[in-house]
Amino acid sequence: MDVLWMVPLLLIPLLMWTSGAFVFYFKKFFYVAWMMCLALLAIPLCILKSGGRDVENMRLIRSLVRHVKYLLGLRFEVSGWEHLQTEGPYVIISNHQSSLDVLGLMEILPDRCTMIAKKELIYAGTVGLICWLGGIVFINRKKTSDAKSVMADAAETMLKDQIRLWVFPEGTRNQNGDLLPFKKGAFHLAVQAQVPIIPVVFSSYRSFYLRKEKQFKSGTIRLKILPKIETKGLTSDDVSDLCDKSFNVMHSAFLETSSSVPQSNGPVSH
Ligand SMILES: CCCCCCCC/C=C\CCCCCCCC(=O)SCCNC(=O)CCNC(=O)[C@H](O)C(C)(C)COP(=O)(O)OP(=O)(O)OC[C@H]1O[C@@H](n2cnc3c(N)ncnc32)[C@H](O)[C@@H]1OP(=O)(O)O
Ligand SMILES: CCCCCCCC/C=C\CCCCCCCC(=O)OC[C@@H](O)COP(=O)(O)O
Repeated sequence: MDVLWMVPLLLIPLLMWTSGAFVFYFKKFFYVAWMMCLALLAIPLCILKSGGRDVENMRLIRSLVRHVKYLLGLRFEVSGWEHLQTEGPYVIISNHQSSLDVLGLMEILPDRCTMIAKKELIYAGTVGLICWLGGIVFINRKKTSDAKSVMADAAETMLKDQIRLWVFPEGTRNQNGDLLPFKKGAFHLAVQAQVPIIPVVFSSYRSFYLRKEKQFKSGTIRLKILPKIETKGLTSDDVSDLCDKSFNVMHSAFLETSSSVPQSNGPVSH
């Protein structure tokens, strides 16, 4: 009987200790589990609709993912829609902070657009299978020569089948509050296919999502679509300049959109 009064005494510090971290793990677990379930639902629908691997499956995947932001308390503010009003194939490049980027990607994903991803993603259960069904091009990042030849094939397929490709030129996730130097693959791809590059910038997630600090609050993400960069007439000799030019426009857009992101609550640590 007399131990009962100890319950609240133990619970209060426990709850305080867990609150931030508990929300963090709960939201992350929920996100992965929910995406797995959505993918499980999407697999038969995609197979019924298009019979297998087809970029058209991305329409269905996009519409199934759109509500997930509400469940995690995230808002997207998109600007520059007009820059996506470009006919035919192009390469979209964007910064990559977390697997949450998929939510922003699905907010603005144009028709007939799929992605380049690391091959390990194919082993992510139902999500891996849905990525394959959505026509995602898988590359082995550890074998540059393989990655290059897969991307050269992708350049041809883009033109033949009128497909757009989304590439994360940083080549990995990065949450250091800045952009990593860009890898060259996306620019070789655009030059080989002679298609424009459309840069897209996600504002920093640091005001609401901090992996090390185990913090995952509600928040707003600015998604800025930038004017296209033409590659007509460029050759592989121009790739370095094209890469630098793209980095510079994205870097300044990243700093600008990240500094003006509305705060959910509390100070931002940079
Ligand atoms: C209802 C359903 C619910 C379901 C829910 C889920 C839905 C899911 C749907 C959707 C999710 C989609 C989510 C996708 C997310 C995935 C993200 C990732 O996986 S990010 C990692 C992979 N991506 C990259 O890595 C690309 C960027 N990387 C590159 O482009 C690299 O350049 C790469 C890999 C091709 C080579 O990497 P290097 O580390 O060797 O680096 P370098 O310096 O760029 O290249 C070395 C030399 O090779 C040349 N080179 C590169 N690419 C070339 C090319 N294509 N042709 C000729 N030369 C090339 C370069 O110019 C450089 O040479 P010189 O130094 O300039 O002399
Ligand atoms: C490989 C085992 C996978 C275990 C299961 C993981 C399941 C993930 C399920 C749901 C999350 C939905 C979003 C999936 C797409 C996210 C892709 C992604 O962002 O991959 C990370 C990759 O860009 C860079 O990774 P690195 O940090 O360079 O490495």
